[in-house]
Amino acid sequence: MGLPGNQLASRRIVCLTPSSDTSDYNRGFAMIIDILFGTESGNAELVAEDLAEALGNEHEVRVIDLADADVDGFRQDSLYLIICSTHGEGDLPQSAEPFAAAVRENSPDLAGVRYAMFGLGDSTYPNYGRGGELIDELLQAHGATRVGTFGRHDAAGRAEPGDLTASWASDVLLGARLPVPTA
Ligand SMILES: Cc1cc2nc3c(=O)[nH]c(=O)nc-3n(C[C@H](O)[C@H](O)[C@H](O)COP(=O)(O)O)c2cc1C
Repeated sequence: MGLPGNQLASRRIVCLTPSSDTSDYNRGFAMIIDILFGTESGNAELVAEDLAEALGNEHEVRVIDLADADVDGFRQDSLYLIICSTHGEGDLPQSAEPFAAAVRENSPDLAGVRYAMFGLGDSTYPNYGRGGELIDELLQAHGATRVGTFGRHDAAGRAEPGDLTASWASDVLLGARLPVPTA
């Protein structure tokens, strides 16, 4: 995603650069990472912000609510880390609904766009983690490529979501740095 006006209003983590010259957007950073979150009661947002703080020293990181995301602005030079919960009966959380509707309506060509997926859910519900899966299916249907494992946090379990997302993200980033094999 570029920097359209509607995203300037969203939370943005600006990292310290090793160089004072910021004209080169990617200078001094290993990767450009957009962390997108879809939430209803705030957990995914907290996780996204913690992740941004952890990754911010090494990478250019932005945190964007899916509700504010521009579906026509996905960039091939960014890695998208998507954190999305599930609500209702296996439905998307509120903040992800307008995003999903806009993708269906605008049908953006997401070929070349790379993303990783982490779903928040609760296994005591029948449709465990379905919200993240819905976003995953939608992005793949429009040509985007998922990298790394599909991470999950189960609110019925004992693990802290932040611990799981931290190890998930480091695995994803490790994989995303590897050269893509050519046929
Ligand atoms: C009313 C309600 C419905 C939920 N429905 C589901 C569900 O169908 N499947 C699931 O895996 N989790 C479900 N959950 C669990 C949430 O996904 C989980 O608590 C998550 O951490 C919430 O993240 P959020 O605060 O970012 O929305 C539900 C939670 C609530 C409160």
